[in-house]
Amino acid sequence: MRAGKDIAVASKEILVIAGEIVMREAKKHGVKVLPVDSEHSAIWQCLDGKPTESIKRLILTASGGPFRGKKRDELHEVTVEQALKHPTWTMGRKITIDSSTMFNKGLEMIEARWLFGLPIEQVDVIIHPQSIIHSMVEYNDGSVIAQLSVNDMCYPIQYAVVYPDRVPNSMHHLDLAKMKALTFEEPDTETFVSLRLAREAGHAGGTLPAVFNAANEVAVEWFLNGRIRYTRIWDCVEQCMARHGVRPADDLETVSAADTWARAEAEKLCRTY
Ligand SMILES: NC(=O)C1=CN([C@@H]2O[C@H](COP(=O)(O)OP(=O)(O)OC[C@H]3O[C@@H](n4cnc5c(N)ncnc54)[C@H](OP(=O)(O)O)[C@@H]3O)[C@@H](O)[C@H]2O)C=CC1
Ligand SMILES: CC(=O)[C@@H](O)[C@H](O)COP(=O)(O)O
Ligand SMILES: [Mn+2]
Repeated sequence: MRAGKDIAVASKEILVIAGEIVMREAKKHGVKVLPVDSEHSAIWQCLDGKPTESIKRLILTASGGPFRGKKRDELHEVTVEQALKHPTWTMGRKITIDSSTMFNKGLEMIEARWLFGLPIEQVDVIIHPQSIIHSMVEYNDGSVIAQLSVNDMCYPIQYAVVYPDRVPNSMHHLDLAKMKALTFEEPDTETFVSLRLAREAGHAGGTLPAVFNAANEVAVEWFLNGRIRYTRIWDCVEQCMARHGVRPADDLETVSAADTWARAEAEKLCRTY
């Protein structure tokens, strides 16, 4: 950014922990932050330069992961192998576990808040198990604009690279007539508390989103190493956030200190589980 270059960002963690600082820096240097995460690329395409005042809410779609429809009590004995079976996307291990717990969607709520300059109260989540609609924007006039494509990250990557153009490609394209159904459900925020915690972190702001992210990273690592139960991932983040004294996230040193604190605290908690 300091070199005056636009940047395309896939890694949501950057914006979750330091969104305020990154967006401030982008503004200062007159550069764009172009979203690559599929939901945010979709929102960017749906917005098409419309003013923030015309937006009622952003609607992030979520696949619901492999445990959609399950309750917490059914999830204590989940294995790493089961949690890594994503229904619609092939991705790295960490983000795949995050999709299963819905921490991925929580991280994406905060990512959206910074990318599009809206309060977290205007960012909603809906379950859409087919992952064909990548997200939507509801406008003040009640119209909802959606972006659809085959679930392949090459689409958002291409859009960020060729933007503002649209260029042909040899990828597999949607065949709408062959699709059986596109369905939607309310998320279960009692089981997937990650969505509630993300809203709390996004609402409080400051160093809390960094704690939310770091505690989750530690807990996922412990789960992947077979050292804690699956449901402890949610407990660890919730307890870490409750123990944190939130401070304004004015500079990277403060954010980094909160990240370090949360990692140590999460390790301590995981040892007790
Ligand atoms: N996969 C997807 O479809 C999507 C991913 N994202 C985001 O993209 C990011 C990457 O996800 P994904 O590609 O699935 O993850 P992977 O685990 O598949 O890949 C992560 C890559 O990052 C490298 N890496 C890890 N730590 C460091 C480091 N400290 N310095 C340099 N390189 C490092 C790893 O290298 P090595 O292999 O050597 O360890 C690896 O090549 C995440 O932030 C995720 O949320 C967003 C949307 C979709
Ligand atoms: C491809 C991508 O952007 C991922 O973030 C994906 O959206 C994960 O799927 P979930 O909706 O299950 O989190
Ligand atoms: Mn995504």
